[in-house]
Amino acid sequence: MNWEQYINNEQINKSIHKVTDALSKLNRTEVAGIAVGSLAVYYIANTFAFDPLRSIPGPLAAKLSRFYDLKTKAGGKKPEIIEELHQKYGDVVRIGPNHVSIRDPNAVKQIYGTERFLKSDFYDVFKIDGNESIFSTKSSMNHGRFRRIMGPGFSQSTLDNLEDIFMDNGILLFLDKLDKNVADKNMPANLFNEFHLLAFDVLGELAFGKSFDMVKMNSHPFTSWLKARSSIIPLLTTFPMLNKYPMLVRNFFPKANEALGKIKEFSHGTLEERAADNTTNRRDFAHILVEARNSNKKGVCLTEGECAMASVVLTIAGTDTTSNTMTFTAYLLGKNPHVEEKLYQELVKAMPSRDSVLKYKDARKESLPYLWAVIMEVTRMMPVVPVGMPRVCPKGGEVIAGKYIPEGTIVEVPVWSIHYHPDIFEDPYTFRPERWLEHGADELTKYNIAFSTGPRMCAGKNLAMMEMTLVLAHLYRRFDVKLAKPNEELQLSAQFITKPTDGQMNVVIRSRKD
Ligand code: HEM
Repeated sequence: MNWEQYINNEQINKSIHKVTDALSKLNRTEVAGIAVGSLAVYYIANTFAFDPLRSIPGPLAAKLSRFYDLKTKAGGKKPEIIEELHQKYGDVVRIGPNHVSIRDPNAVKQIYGTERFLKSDFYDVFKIDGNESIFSTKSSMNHGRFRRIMGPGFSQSTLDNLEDIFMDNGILLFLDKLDKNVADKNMPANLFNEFHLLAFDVLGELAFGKSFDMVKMNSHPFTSWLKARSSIIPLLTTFPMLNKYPMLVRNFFPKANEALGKIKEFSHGTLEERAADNTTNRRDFAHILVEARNSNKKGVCLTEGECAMASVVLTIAGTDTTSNTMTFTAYLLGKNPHVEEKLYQELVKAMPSRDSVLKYKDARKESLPYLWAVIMEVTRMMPVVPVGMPRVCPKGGEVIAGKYIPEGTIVEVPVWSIHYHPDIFEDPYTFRPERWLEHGADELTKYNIAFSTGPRMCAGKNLAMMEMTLVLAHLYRRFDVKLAKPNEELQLSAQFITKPTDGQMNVVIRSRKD
């Protein structure tokens, strides 16, 4: 039948009339119902029949909507949920409509080892007013520019030059405060909070050029602004397109928006002060950022917005990560007193008295191997970023863990699952720092991905290791630190980073006698 015959066919015309007649008799609600139903049919057909990820197993809810991801994040148990999914469905699991988790140790290098798999839109939440940062940028070129400018600030030689500053203005104040207010009082003290205050003071010195003075004052509004802003992060990382409509965030989350305004104002103001201060020439981040802002050399300059943003991002990236890891160290040492004792014996040899001050060059792996192994084991068992870091599968797609993953799919390797992978770590649920000092440990270090790996790995690893090593060496030499409730498990909540659910990790501290 050709078109003309088709249009003139009486039988067909009768049927069309019947349908239009029936439709014209429908009321508005019925029309809306049919429209919604048709959309649903279209959505389901699209999801199931034309779905490029249909061969990847996973829960139906994850396949249908990103709300599944939001739910796992909001509950704070994403690492455990993802591990359960892998146990059930295998190494490649669908965790969102366009999102796949891959629990294969070889995928770590494949996905994170180069910049072929770029960061996903998840990171847009870390942009402020469209300003990118070393952490948020997806572009390799832009990332190269940030690394060129900020690299010197992360180098060990710069940090060695600044060691006295953060020792005197941070770590020693923290130890003296514990001596004065906590030690031998037989009262529980929230070490999680004390580490948090200290980490902010160290980063304040480096990123803004002055301490937040939180060890002394116990608080600073900057942290409450960060907290207010971070309340909307799970939502904005799950639905990154919302970042494109700042009006929505402004109207629906006024508190988070107001907090962001204050953060920006603080950062601009503090860096202005630093730029005007010609009494110091220390080469901390604040100096490096102000210099880049004043430069007009292509490739090594920052805009005013990028400069202010950089200090904020450094503070976000470098505070809770370090302080929570120190909290987890105190927790695991408290749970394993034989390890604490062995550590103490190593420290006593390196530091003759409880008040000895050790330089970092004498506290590194070569000098204090057991302390280094403790940190490696803590970052394995309680990685502060336990979830996968989302990347976009490149053009042409890629075979990962034996499955073809189409281009544009968001992929991630769950850090927690790799750290507990029984094929890599023997007896993974046992806290055993010795594993990092035994034969074959070099191979193991490849699979401790707490700082990630490749070009987008943690830029602040030197600083983090230096800060944690110095704090823990001095803390455990000076004090005997015991858990206030040694039989209780620390309850954790994992968003992008993990923290104690109730913001507490209580210890009882006694002074070492000599
Ligand atoms: C125990 C402490 C720390 C841990 C476990 C840690 C972990 C990580 C991880 C896993 C990433 C990769 C994130 C991703 O790809 O989504 C990262 C990136 C980053 N971290 Fe850290 N971090 C720590 C401390 C620090 C410190 C002290 C700083 C310094 C301010 C810092 C600055 C950064 C920066 C700038 C990036 C982005 C690097 C880039 O993309 O080039 N981090 N960190």
